[in-house]
Amino acid sequence: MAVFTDVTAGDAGQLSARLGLGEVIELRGITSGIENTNYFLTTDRGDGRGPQQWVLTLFERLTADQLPFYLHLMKHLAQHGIPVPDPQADAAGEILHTLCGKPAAVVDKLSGGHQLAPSVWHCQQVGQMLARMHLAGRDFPMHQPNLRGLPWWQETVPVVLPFMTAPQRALIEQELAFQTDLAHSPAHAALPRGPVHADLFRDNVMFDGLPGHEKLTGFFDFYFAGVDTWLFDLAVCLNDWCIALDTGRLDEVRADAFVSAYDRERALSHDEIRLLPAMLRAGALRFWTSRLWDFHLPREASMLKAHDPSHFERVLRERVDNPWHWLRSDGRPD
Ligand SMILES: Nc1ncnc2c1ncn2[C@@H]1O[C@H](COP(=O)(O)OP(=O)(O)O)[C@@H](O)[C@H]1O
Ligand SMILES: N[C@@H](CCOP(=O)(O)O)C(=O)O
Repeated sequence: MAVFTDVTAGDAGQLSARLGLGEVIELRGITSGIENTNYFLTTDRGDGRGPQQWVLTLFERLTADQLPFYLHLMKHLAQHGIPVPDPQADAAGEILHTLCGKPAAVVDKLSGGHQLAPSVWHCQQVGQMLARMHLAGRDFPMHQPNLRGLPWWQETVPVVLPFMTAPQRALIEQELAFQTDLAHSPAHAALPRGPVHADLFRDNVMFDGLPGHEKLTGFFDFYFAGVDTWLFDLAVCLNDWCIALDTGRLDEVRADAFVSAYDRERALSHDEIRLLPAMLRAGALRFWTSRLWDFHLPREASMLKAHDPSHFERVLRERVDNPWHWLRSDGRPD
């Protein structure tokens, strides 16, 4: 369930009026999602444009201090033509609101649904839009680091070690050492960076259209976003969009389609291409660690449903044992 706080039509109506969204026609709780209270909200401004659909979110975990970066990033990207939910402002220009005593936002509803078994066509679209999103984020003025980056891995791996077997401990400690060295290398320091989504899995992207012809309608759930290398964001995507979920093995055809589409929008540098195999390992380590932490140390009163940590252990072993090197196939030099 994903309605942790009950919102009445009256509560939603007051907020809708303040944002100039018009009369509330319908308010419906969204049953999926595990972290926030989400409602589909339909309103009519009475200006002949007809009903419009929104998503009303009450943030149950993130605080009013953490949220401005995420919401302003979404606003910035939306204003730069990237299909992401656009937080609606009140007359004072404020996009973070309060409803039922919780921080809240209203964003436009993306059409369509998830592609949980993506093809080359879906991967190409996500890769292309990911690169456009990175470029559009270059002049975003706010800064917040990726809060699930190296310092968080260094802090969290020792906390989950007691729950792991000896071979698992060896793998995660070796990988953490490898990633720490990598992060301190000059090549890593020179990687291009900016705001990244950092969690752009299949369930955070929408597509709409007839089967086989679906068009990407947007990226959402920016609540792990932060400033990091663009290559890290690409690696996180490849580890989800371009793998066989049962084995963790990379599907090289989909991965090549994804990276090639990205590269056509923003050409990868020589060092990005060289460091991609290492960054695929970093992406696997990041999610193995967070899943171990959620699984073994659920936060008190947590509503998070823990994902299976062993999936990303398999992904990491695969990336270590079978590093994948992307080669540009159109003859352009790297
Ligand atoms: N802007 C949006 N447009 C369309 N659907 C959305 C939007 N935001 C959320 N949803 C729907 O709500 C569901 C739950 O959202 P999600 O962000 O995953 O919740 P949580 O933060 O609780 O995990 C999504 O799977 C999606 O179906
Ligand atoms: N994508 C992460 C979990 C993040 O949760 P989300 O539902 O907010 O995307 C994982 O698979 O471990």
